[in-house]
Amino acid sequence: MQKLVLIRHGESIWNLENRFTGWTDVDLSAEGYEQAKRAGQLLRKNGYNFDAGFASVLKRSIKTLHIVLEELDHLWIPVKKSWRLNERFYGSLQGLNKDQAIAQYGAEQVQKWRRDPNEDPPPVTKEDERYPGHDIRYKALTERELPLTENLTQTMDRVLPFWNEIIVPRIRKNDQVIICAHGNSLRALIKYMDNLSDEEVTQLEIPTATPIVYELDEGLNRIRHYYLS
Ligand SMILES: O=C(O)[C@H](O)COP(=O)(O)O
Repeated sequence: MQKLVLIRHGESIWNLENRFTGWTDVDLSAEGYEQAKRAGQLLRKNGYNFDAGFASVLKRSIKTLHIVLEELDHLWIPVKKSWRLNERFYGSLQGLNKDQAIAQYGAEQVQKWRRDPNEDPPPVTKEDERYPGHDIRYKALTERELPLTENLTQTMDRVLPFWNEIIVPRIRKNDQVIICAHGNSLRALIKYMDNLSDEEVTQLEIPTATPIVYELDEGLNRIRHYYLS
């Protein structure tokens, strides 16, 4: 039996301000730093060790993983960062306060944008400064890979190649792996691993900086999963 740990980043400044974030590279809030530290301490108390870490290319994920590994005295392990683990690209909702969005578009539409796996948030244009094509960290991506908006199904389609080609081989080698990502990139991964329907995944909410442990059998099938507390 092998354990895989998933963790959403600590609270970010825009989580605190209740704003759609997506690929916007906002920092952790003061509480977010503390949450990450507590998550690392919890993993240490429970005897966790890791051989490899994975993060997105957004600082709230990178910093959370770094703080967790620091608490474990594991800063030396290899950490691979990929845009494929980024939060879902929330299109032109990025930056908007979620309550203001409800006032503007209605609660039902906003809930669909947030949780319906096939509902596209309004896109940005290529001229918009939020378009990832303007950000040098994405310069190796093809135009097809650069989103104007993303629904959860599309997020899953770009997370899974990284999971299958990069992470799964490490787990198969018996490496202990920790993945620090985002509400919706983890939701996409969990939808796949737990074989959740489109309907079931609408109910899945993932708290910040709370380690989720997956116990896997030799075929990497899930035996059980639970939040570490
Ligand atoms: O990008 C965001 O705004 C959040 O990290 C996730 O937001 P959601 O819970 O509205 O999908």
